[in-house]
Amino acid sequence: MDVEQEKRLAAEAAAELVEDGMTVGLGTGSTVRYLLPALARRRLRIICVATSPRTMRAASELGLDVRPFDILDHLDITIDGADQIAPDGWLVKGGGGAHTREKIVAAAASRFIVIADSRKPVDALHGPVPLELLEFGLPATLRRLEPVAVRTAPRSPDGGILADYHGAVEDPATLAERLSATPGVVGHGLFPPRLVASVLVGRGDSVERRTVRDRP
Ligand SMILES: O=C(CO)[C@H](O)[C@H](O)COP(=O)(O)O
Repeated sequence: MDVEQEKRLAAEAAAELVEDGMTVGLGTGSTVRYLLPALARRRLRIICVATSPRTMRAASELGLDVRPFDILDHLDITIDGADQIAPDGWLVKGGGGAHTREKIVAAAASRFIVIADSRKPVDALHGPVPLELLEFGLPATLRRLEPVAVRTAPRSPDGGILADYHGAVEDPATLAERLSATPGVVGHGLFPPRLVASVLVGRGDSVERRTVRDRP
């Protein structure tokens, strides 16, 4: 298995879904790194928003038109990677710590396309689930979230503290609800299937495509 080739194939297939005139959300991570040159090569007239300073820099260097996400209120398409993809379309994201912005950008898009190599589909989601936490009251928040570990990583671009929930993920919907309802949790890496339009997985020399949700 050539994982890098699988990432590249999935990313290039996703780049083909972008059309002239679209507003495009750009994810974060090593799979998205293959998306950016593939998009730039198409020389489309598109406006992009980035989910991290890393992606913003890389996309701008390739000549993509990246704007701050404080003017647009809707995107045509967002393309991003994932850490785990369940058969029913639930995702775990945030290995790179960008999950809070990634969820905002995914939710703002008519179509959210997930790109991944063949290691990412799983039979059932498992921990760790990435978290972004507010500094205020951190010990109390952590106590409510046990078992949890704070990352030794820089803060998110929005000042949040990155951590990982290490408990079981038997029912993603129930856990997502619990995490969202915990005071001090700014964001978590469980993404529900209703956000996901389709999943493109590079497997060997080809790309498997799965529709999760039809266009709204
Ligand atoms: O959620 C993410 C970053 O916060 C990434 O999309 C996820 O970690 C997958 O990354 P990669 O494409 O490097 O495997």
